[in-house]
Amino acid sequence: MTRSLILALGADHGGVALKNRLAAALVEAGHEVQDYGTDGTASVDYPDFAQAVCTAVEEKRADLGVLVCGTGIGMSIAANRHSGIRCGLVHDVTTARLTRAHNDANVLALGARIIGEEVALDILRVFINTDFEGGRHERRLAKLYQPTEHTP
Ligand SMILES: O=C(CO)[C@H](O)[C@H](O)[C@H](O)COP(=O)(O)O
Repeated sequence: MTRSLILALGADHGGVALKNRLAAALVEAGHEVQDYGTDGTASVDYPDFAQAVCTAVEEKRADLGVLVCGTGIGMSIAANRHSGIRCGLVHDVTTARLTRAHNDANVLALGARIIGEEVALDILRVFINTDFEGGRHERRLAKLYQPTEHTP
């Protein structure tokens, strides 16, 4: 991890252990972590934590966000309802790289009941160290924000 970043992290009860492990790794690597919870294993609702993390990213209080639930699906659905968020649900380092390089994803969603801790740590490292490529991908991203239908 070469750049020092501010990362907003959030999880539900299914993702809290992995979220805490990722936070520790980020701090160890010299990054700043904003931890929006949850903090324990009591059952909670993932939209509450997606909301906190995505708002921090949209308001530029954080450079990137990381959301963890059991599958990552609920968190990614919740995150992508925010107009300023592009959230990638990622299970491997290749899609971690490509969701930054091609989609300029600003939030990473992970499923703690789906992938192992070492894979998650590798994904996070690749995600935060990959830049958006721009070029043709700029045009495609712009179309995501056009209110009307576009021709192919
Ligand atoms: O939202 C999810 C699935 O899309 C997350 O994986 C949640 O963590 C999961 O639904 C929580 O399930 P639980 O049975 O309440 O622990």
